[in-house]
Amino acid sequence: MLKQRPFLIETLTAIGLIVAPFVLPHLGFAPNTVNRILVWGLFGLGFDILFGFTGLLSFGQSAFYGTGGFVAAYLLTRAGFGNVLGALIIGMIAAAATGYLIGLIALRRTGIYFAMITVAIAEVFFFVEFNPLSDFTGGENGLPGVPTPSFNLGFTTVHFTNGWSLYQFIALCYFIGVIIALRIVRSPVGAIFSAIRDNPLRATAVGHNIHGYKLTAFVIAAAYAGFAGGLLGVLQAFMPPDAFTFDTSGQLVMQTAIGGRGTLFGPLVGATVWLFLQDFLQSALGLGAAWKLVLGVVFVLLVCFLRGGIIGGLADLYRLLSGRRKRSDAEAEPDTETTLHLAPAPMQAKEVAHPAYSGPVLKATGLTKRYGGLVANSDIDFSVNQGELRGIIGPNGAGKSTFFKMLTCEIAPTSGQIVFEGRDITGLKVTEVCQLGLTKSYQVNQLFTGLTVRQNLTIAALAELRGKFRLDLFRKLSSVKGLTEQVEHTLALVNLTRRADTPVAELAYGEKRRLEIGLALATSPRLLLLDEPLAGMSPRERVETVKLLKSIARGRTMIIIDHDMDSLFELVERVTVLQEGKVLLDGTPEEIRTNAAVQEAYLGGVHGEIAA
Ligand SMILES: Nc1ncnc2c1ncn2[C@@H]1O[C@H](COP(=O)(O)OP(=O)(O)OP(=O)(O)O)[C@@H](O)[C@H]1O
Repeated sequence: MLKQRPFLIETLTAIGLIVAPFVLPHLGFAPNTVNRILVWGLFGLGFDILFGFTGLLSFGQSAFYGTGGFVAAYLLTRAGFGNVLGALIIGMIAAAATGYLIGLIALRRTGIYFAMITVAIAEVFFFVEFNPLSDFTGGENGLPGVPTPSFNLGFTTVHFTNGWSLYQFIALCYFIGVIIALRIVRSPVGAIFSAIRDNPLRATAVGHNIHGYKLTAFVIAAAYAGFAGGLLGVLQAFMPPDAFTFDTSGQLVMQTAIGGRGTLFGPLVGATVWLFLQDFLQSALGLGAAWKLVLGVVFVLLVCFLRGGIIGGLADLYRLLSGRRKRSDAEAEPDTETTLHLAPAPMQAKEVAHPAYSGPVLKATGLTKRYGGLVANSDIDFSVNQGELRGIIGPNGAGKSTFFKMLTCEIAPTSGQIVFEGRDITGLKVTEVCQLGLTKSYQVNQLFTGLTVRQNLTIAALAELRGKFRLDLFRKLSSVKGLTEQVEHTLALVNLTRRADTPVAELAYGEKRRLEIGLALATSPRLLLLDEPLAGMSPRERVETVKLLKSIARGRTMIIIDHDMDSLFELVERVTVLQEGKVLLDGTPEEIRTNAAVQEAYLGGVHGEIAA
């Protein structure tokens, strides 16, 4: 997420675009080169939202660049449409609509499979342009005669013909593109894009419909590509057939990596380096086609030594010089010396019981999970009442985590039923169940590792405050009602207020565990499941975390799995013992502690003893 300093980036962009025609000619840049850089930069704004912010690497952007470009060029050259700006906008809409349809298919897969589908899509579009649609696209001749824009102001008509005159139009389009992109990445949707990039599993688990948001990013990127494609035709007075080639997509990816992904301006910087090197190496050094060899070496060096690209490298240098990191470390209190400031009682609406329901909060009946021949959970009956604190224990492999995964609908049971607050939730999705008020913290941390503590909690709180999907693309994050209060309250609950602006990567292990619990808490659950919250902690951290859990537990309904029975028995009122996927016993901590069958189960397990 970009740092929110009102209008600083917008102002600097405007100044840069205004002074460029006065400065760049002295650096050897021809106006046509600058215009091409801006078209690539505009194309890259959308791609960076998709790749840099949402983490979706597409090699198919040429499909949308070509679609927008050819629709606009066709309208202007063959359909008698006289309004250049109108044609560009129609081209953009056509590209966005195409992006929506393609996204529905491509986003069914993730990672390398998604990337491979986008490669195939680029190839299909290239083929379609040259064959079935060549009457419309001009095939290998492209579409010549694309006009430049002119605007009738009543008293005079302004023409943007070529060179620095056309620059004014393209620069204005780029500037508007930057303003829109900045609004998007600073909106709640932009925050969720970053969460999806960092940890899609957790973004889903805290209650966001990530498929909807990924599709949104895909359509945005396609719209930017479509508009930029149209501008290419205007710039060259000709819509070239190579707009659709896979090379175009590859060049965009490389330019973004060179400039710096997740920065919005990375593609512009990358395009500058690319086009400057192309001109310089080809013309000044006379390298001819061998210039790509030099570019390849530059690319490999940059990727190896500047993983954040040129802008990322400059940002790191700035941080180093300003000594920001040192200061934030010095200000931060070491975890081992943390004194707990226990937070007040819970506050959120969801944390109170469902008004129309008075039975058990959760009731599982005959819950069974089979993995092939292995029965992880067998015919479990289980219920929890409002306000109850329940512990679950059992030797390793007893089926505790599997049971939690079924309760939160992360995995579907083989048979059985789960009823939450009177509603059958069996077969629902984890996002829907979280939205209903049931969530868990994970045994192995599932954090948004590229974000700060505050940003992590913001992602979780947004799911509760906005629902699973909402297209508030131009809304400021800070204007989401109740967000600041909910995040600050959760920070206090998990005792991370002092570390709020620290990146997750810089947290101590105990702090990460508290943030893990905080992510679940920030969704304001009515039933909170904690899977081994004390796992991996030092004895001192355990004592602190037990204190913390006691304060969190006030007024909540919680189920806690842990192997540390001393700590667990201190926290909960009743304990359920699982053994080999079945319920062995259910009772008070005292009954469990003294029960011979439980002793036996543990003597047979890895623990060997039970807390006395
Ligand atoms: N996805 C899976 N595929 C196959 N078997 C699985 C899968 N997940 C869990 N199991 C098996 O189910 C059984 C129960 O595992 P589970 O993780 O629920 O136990 P647990 O009580 O949480 O263990 P631990 O205390 O070590 O975390 C184990 O035998 C495990 O190997």
